[in-house]
Amino acid sequence: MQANEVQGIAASPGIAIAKAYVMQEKTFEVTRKQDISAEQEMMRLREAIQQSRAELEQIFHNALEEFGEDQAGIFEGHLFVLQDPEWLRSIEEKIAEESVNAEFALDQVTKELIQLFRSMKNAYMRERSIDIQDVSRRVMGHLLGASGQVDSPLEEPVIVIAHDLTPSDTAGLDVKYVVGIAADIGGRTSHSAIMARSMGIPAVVGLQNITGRINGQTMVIIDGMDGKVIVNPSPEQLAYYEEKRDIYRDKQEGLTKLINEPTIMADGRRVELAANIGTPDDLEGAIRNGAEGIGLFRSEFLYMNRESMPDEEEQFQAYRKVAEGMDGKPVIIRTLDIGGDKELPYLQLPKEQNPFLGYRAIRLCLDRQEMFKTQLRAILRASRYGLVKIMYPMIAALEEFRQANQILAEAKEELSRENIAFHPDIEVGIMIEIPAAALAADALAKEADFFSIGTNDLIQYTMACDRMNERISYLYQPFHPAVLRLIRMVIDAAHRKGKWVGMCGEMAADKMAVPILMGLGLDEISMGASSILPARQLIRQLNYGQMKELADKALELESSEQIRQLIQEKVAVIRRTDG
Ligand SMILES: C=C(OP(=O)(O)O)C(=O)O
Ligand SMILES: [Mg+2]
Repeated sequence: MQANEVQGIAASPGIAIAKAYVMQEKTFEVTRKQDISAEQEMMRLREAIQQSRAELEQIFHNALEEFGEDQAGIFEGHLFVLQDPEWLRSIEEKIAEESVNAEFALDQVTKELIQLFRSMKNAYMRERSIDIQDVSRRVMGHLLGASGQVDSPLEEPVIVIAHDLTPSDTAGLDVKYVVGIAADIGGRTSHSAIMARSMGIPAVVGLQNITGRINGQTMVIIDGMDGKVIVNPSPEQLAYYEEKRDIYRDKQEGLTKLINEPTIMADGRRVELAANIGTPDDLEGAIRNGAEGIGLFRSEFLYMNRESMPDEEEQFQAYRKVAEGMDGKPVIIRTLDIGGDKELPYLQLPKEQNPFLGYRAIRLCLDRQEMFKTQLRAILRASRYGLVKIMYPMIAALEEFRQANQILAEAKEELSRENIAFHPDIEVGIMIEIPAAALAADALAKEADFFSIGTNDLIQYTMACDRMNERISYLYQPFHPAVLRLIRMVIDAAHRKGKWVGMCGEMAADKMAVPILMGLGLDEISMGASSILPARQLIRQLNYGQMKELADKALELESSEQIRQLIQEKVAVIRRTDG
């Protein structure tokens, strides 16, 4: 790392090279006045809130038209904060009880609230403190009669450098001139990061003190892939990053053309290319990258980083948001997969000798049936709003699948009794990630609607190799003949019963594996959003007939190494001649 390079968190990919534009943070001078009329101060406060509300409603509508729901949603959130009766009550109480002016009361109450949010465990909640600050600054601006905008209008392409780019700051910028963003604070889920990604602008956040290192007009490079900012680049650095930018752009242009294209192999076989997500916030990336569905919604993320279990309503809202967002495309919600490496302190699970072989996922859900039923009810309720499917993790034996379905049937009965609508024929599938399930897939295929192969666990259990242990990672072999044979068994067993099979483990996103997986006949593959377009590009170049031959040949070989070599040779030739 050179002296003029600053490392931060990569928040939005791409390379930007332009002059810096340092956003001045507006600071308000708040003084405590005591000789006031409480009644008058409360009126001033309410007026300022009213003005802020009108302003925010306008920004919300503009954002909706210009950028769409995601960004507009941020301002909707601001309106919620602004209309929070608790917040208003606390400020008014302070004015009345301490006989202080509205500005001072607002400042004090907001500081306390921000402190509270910043101390929360959940990163998402911590970052919401920025919303509270943003809203309070807006109200303060009206109280003090100062305008919210201090910056001069932009007239040329710039990289915006800010301590913390709030949504209101962004709304005040002429985005057509913003080619990059760098911020002192923030993480991948901060608003500046979300906004940058949805605007397709390279961004690096969490840079600590980039504002202190840059003056207006300084030349800056943003590397949104590696999370770096280069201040006053040398001619060599400039040349290096110009080339990197051009390569990235060319690649992106080729890929963006594929966003709305189907995933069809060169000889016409169609597969479904879906996204893996952890929370509804990941939806935007999935859609932007042309996902044809959600192949794995890891629902346990809704349960993590918090003090207690999400209730049915909260879960329902999250599932519904994803179902609606995907607009009729399939959404596979995997039921709670906790245990192993994923802990939930509030469940107080017993310490175990072998957590990966222990009390986890479906095993735990079948034991704690009320918790499981709550989740199933939430999923069922969301099934009215899109094409929702249920998938159980870590099924080892047929009885587990039947028991889970029994609880599902009870959940359906309960909802029917309560006159709550749901999709009665919701598809129910099994994650195949335990070798026993793969070997007995023919029996499971009779009763399941679909399979999705979870190679992350399937490989670890097949090879008896902890997926997290670096020391034995040489044994974690996706191309081991045993793993490939299991995958083939699962696909064939499902197809014999007329069921479809997907894959949602990391292997699905591996460029080396995709040709062989296509040849083995997978119907669906699901991966992190950023891998979707490169995978679509690759699949469209592959010929199903040829990939079938490749898979047959690979399965006759005796080691990972031989199989890898075969794929490398064949696929290079096939892509060169056909693509
Ligand atoms: C997708 C999988 O599930 P997870 O990574 O969440 O265990 C898998 O095991 O392949
Ligand atoms: Mg798994």
